[in-house]
Amino acid sequence: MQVGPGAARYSTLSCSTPKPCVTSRWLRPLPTSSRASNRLRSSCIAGRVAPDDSAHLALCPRLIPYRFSEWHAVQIEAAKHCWHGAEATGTLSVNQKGSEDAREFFLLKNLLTCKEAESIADQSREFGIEYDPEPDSVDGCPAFHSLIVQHGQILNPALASLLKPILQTRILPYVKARFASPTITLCDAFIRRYQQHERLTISNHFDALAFATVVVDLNPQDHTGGLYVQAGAGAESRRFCEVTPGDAVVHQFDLQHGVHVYEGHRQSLVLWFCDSEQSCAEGSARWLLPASEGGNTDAQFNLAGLYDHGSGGFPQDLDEAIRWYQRSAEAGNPFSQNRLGTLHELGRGVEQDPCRAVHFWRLAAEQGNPQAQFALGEAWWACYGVHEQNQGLAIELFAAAAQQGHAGAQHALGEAYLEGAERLPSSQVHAEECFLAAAQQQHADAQFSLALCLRARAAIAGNADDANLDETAQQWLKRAAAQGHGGAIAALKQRQ
Ligand SMILES: O=C(O)CCC(=O)C(=O)O
Ligand SMILES: [Fe+2]
Repeated sequence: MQVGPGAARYSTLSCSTPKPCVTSRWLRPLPTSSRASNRLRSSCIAGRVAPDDSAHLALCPRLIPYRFSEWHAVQIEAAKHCWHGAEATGTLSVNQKGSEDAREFFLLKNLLTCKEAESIADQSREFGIEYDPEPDSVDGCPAFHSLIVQHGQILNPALASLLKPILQTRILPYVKARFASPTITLCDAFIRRYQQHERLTISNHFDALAFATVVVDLNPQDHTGGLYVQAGAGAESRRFCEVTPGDAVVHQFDLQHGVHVYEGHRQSLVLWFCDSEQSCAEGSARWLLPASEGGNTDAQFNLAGLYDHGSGGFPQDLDEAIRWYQRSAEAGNPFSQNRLGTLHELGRGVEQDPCRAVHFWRLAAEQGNPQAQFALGEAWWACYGVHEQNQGLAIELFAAAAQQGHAGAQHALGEAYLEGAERLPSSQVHAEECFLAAAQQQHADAQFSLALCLRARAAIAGNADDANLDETAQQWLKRAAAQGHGGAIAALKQRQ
């Protein structure tokens, strides 16, 4: 069983992506100076779809802030300390099959002082703490987290002692009161690092094993983007939490969220609370049961995921998993619909059935789920579970998922641009943009394809501006090779 923060979250990507970018190697950051990288960044921010060959593709969702409207004063009294602050409540309305459900989350201003946030960040840098590259269960990419507390046990005494007074006098009393649960206890605490060539994103997911989560962005001044919340299946409903140093975002297991850093680097402190010491010790997410029985379709999806994988205190039981996925999918949950598609593709817990797989992917894709859009695009491309091949439809689906930042779809779209396909004139520029977007998310095939494009351009380039194309290509080959990409390893050997 996987342990640690990587194990506790379920997203459609963790459960179903056909090609997760899993690597067991820790890729150290390399310098970035390619022109293509700058070009992509500006296209991300512009957020446009290319109308012609000279324009840039929009290969990641736009940065739209969440607007908190209601603020009120809060006072936390504990251990002879009194903290006065302000809390805002955010509400996402989750629409499924006509019925509306609300998910709340909270922003606490200056829960930590700037100095406290800074010293946690400084400590973690000064101590040169190790960041674990173990694959993240959300997207299979290296996680780059460093544990402070795990399952209630202190692993980093220096950081834990910095955290302790803040936890005891402010955070713990607050979450106990906020969720009316006096037995709440801290179970896991860790720092995440986001930087170029490590990771800049975590796909949208739920913290299934945390009854409550508190996130503190330790250096909001050093980056754009960061933590976002999302109401719907598609990234157009994504909203970023604007914070200043010391602010905390607080949410529960049924809030869809993720991270996207557009520019700069980020460190975050993530705290996961369980409803009791017993749940923490047993690693049990028992709060999912009453929420699922009560009809919360995101809780049902998460509970199904725990039965699917045999974790979170639930035994592996594919019948139970399918039962909960189905209940949630029937109520319109796109995560469950997508997962059911993949289970029918794999014949896991159900009969293998390409047509049923396509049926479920279509339901999720129509709602905007990027994993399902990619899977359905591959189905149309390869004539899987559909009556005839349809490249045009496949490309539309790849583009829809690619614009939401799906690395597999970006790579597939890049290949289509390179070769040219039905309704898609070939374009080297767009192919490179697509490969770059996926390569930056550690997609090894895209890193390799990008390197080949750059090498090809270097071979015909004559001007000084393109002098370092070949060097940039080498760097991408090295990154792909570090992930075990056979083509990249062979290409590097040929050069030696
Ligand atoms: O780094 C963050 O802000 C949040 C990360 C997250 O969502 C997670 O680790 O589950
Ligand atoms: Fe999370």
